[in-house]
Amino acid sequence: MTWLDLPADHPFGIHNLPYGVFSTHGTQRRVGVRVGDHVLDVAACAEQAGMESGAVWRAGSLNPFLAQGRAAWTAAREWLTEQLTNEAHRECVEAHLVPVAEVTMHLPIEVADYVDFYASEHHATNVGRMFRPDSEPLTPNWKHLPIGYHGRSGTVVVSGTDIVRPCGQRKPPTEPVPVFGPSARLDIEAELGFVIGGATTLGAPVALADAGEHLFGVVILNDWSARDLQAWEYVPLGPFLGKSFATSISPWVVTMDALGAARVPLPGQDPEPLPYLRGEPTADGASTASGLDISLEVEWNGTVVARPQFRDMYWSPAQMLAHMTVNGATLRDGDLFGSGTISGAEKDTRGSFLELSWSGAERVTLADGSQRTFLEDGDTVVLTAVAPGPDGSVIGLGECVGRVLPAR
Ligand SMILES: O=C(O)/C=C/C(=O)CC(=O)CC(=O)O
Ligand SMILES: [Ca+2]
Ligand SMILES: [Mg+2]
Repeated sequence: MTWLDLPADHPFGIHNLPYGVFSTHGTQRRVGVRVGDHVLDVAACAEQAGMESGAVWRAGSLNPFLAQGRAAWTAAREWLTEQLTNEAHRECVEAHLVPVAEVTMHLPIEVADYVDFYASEHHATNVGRMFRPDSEPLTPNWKHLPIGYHGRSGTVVVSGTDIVRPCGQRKPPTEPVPVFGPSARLDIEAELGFVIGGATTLGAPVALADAGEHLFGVVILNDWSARDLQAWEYVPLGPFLGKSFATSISPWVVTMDALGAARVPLPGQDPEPLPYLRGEPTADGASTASGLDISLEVEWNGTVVARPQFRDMYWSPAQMLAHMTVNGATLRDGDLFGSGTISGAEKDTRGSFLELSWSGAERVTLADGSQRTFLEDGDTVVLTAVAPGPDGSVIGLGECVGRVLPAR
């Protein structure tokens, strides 16, 4: 099917074609498409093919491409597929394939607004039990709307960026007053991040059925969380400094178009949500509120400690997008929203160390025999994810890596 000689199960095969921003030594950042173990220099390829779209691909972020909207995204994918499958283009394309070993990957988008949701019933239940042991674990609103908060877009960083342990206020239960210092309960949250394009105007909600016009693609997201800072500061306005010091995302944005075979029904919603959040059947027999069959792995210093499954999420990405705009709030090109921590019913599918260690009460043993509850300085966390593609192929999302540096 393609002149590229790739194994059928390569995570970056012809059905994937994720977008990122790369540079090579001494060159400008520009848009690349990952194919196999190479990055296609899209601008160079387009220019040689006599296309006028060069400026979009020469940009240092995907934002100009995101601004072009759904029709342009579809056309670009068709053009790329043609370039990479038709032997006639082989010579031209091959000249612009750069080995991944030679590139530096950058933040793929200039993050506009950043929202983080809380869409896993299992995660929300677990956190509720730990943070609010005297209340019902799920708040009364939880099954009526996808809960979220606005995060700090300027501290979203690309995979590979070191994470400095944050300092802040925390109030140990044994102390009468808060103390200041490095977080002693630094955690991760294994999430997916959704990248948005096709900006909207103020006052115009995006209906659930139109969410696909704005959902461009998916990245792996780690919402680093300082649980001690969070527990003290969050009442009543929600997460703030405990989560705003850094959020890591993977460099490759896997398009929603590449994830068609990964669409699955949601686990089920009871009570039925209000009409604006209700999925409707689509022409191909799916739903406008589909989930995604994306499997993650959480690796802590080389040991896989959890395998969260995105198909377990209660709310769908399209429902989150519809809810986020139902008040008329705009979407901007380069908006990013996190799904919330991905946790399932089984212990080994929990996407945070808060849950894996049950708030520090249980130790997690790593392959080298060392034990952990929360992150120690020097620890490295790698999140990876894969999804099923068409014809038994695999769609890889790559990895999202971060290492903890001591507090300053
Ligand atoms: O107070 C709580 O119940 C918990 C809030 C969070 O941890 C926010 C968050 O980042 C949600 C998530 O990732 O699922
Ligand atoms: Ca989160
Ligand atoms: Mg964060």
